[in-house]
Amino acid sequence: MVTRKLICLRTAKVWQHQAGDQPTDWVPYPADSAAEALALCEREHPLVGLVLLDMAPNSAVFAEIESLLRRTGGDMVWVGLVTDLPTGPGPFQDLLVNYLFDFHTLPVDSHRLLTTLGHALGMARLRQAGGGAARLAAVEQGHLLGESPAMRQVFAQLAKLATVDSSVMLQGESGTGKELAARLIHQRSLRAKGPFVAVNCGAIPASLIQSELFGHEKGAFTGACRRQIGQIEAADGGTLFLDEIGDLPLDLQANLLRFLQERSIVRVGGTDTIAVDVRVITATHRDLQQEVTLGHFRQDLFFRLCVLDLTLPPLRQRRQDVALLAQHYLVSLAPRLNPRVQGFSDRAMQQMQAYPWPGNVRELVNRVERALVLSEGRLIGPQDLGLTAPPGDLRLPTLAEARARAERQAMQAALDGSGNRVELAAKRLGISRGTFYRMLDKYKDDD
Ligand SMILES: Nc1ncnc2c1ncn2[C@@H]1O[C@H](COP(=O)(O)OP(=O)(O)OP(=O)(O)O)[C@@H](O)[C@H]1O
Repeated sequence: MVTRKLICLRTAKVWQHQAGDQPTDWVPYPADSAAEALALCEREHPLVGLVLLDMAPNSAVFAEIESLLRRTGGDMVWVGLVTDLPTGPGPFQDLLVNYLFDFHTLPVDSHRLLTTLGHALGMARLRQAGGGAARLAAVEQGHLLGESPAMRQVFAQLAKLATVDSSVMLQGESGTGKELAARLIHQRSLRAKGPFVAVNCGAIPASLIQSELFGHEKGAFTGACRRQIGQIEAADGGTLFLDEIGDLPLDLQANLLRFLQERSIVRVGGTDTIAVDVRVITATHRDLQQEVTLGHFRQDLFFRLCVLDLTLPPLRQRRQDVALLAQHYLVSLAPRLNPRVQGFSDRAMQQMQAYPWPGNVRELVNRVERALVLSEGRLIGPQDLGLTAPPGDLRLPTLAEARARAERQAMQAALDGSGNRVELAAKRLGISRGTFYRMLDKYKDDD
């Protein structure tokens, strides 16, 4: 069966011995080293791995395996086999708690091992269905993600903008993805093999921006001890992205206009005219037409820059994308920040859907990052995100909700207190392993 591939890292013999005497539909892929296992993971895309952890925590093998589990933890679920339980806190216990779905001590009861692997597969499939890499790949456009009607329209327009060489002005609130959109246009254009140079006009002091854009000759001003190529020249053959174009001082607007008309520059302190072949994409979160009316922005430059334009919609107008973006950033950031986290609780997701996102996608990325750092459970809860709860949330919980919350907390505490060992956690709570798994399943989406 395609989905029942099992990476057996250092466990080929154990697997043969334990599972060899009974039929299973797992297809084992034996690997002796982490490097071998990684190559298999990249080639076979398995959902579950079994790893023998019998090495010293300070050994090179331990470090290699930890790195493998971290790298593959976003797509796969790992089960461990250990010779001894850790005696206390330390790297070995951290490895078990952070990267493993479950673990068994040797010798293993093959029936129980197969049950655990079945649960691990179920968990991996759940994670995949909730926004796994395959689904993301389908909707990913460059690095700009979205599946809302508004973003589908943006993608269609971007595709058209990429086929021509005219100037483009990208509009939209801060954090809506204007720079990503500019990169996408470049990557899809005939200039893709040339450089993409991004300059934030709002971040460079007015005194430096002329030489930053146009470059300077040696001795052009105090401190100009050598010739410096400017960003326009650096983008020759490619695309120049001028972010926050509305912040460009008026005198420089005249210079930029001259460049756009003549397609050549003169470095500061120089006399030579240098031809430059560049496509210019600009971005602004200001209403530039109003800036033109107010006399803050040259009308002739505005027309030169805004041959084509595209507006990136704010996140609050495309709530359909919230879950997709949140899952994407969770999957990509969790291996580095908190590999234990496997998703968002239902309530966290509801809060994210309801939140107005004034900082747009940039704020969402920051919130997910913060939540990953703060989260102590396997699911990110509303408290980890730090979003203000919508008013409806202030109602008293029903008895059933309060009971469910108490059960979830007891299970989490039992798991934490037993090094994530389900069997031990169940024993501590006075319930069977089967009941524990059933409850885990029942609460898997709650915080
Ligand atoms: N549609 C999207 N898909 C994935 N990531 C996104 C998307 N939009 C924005 N981001 C992420 O949000 C952050 C901000 O994006 P970006 O810098 O492109 O926004 P911007 O509109 O140019 O912001 P500003 O106007 O403040 O410069 C980046 O981390 C970017 O990767």
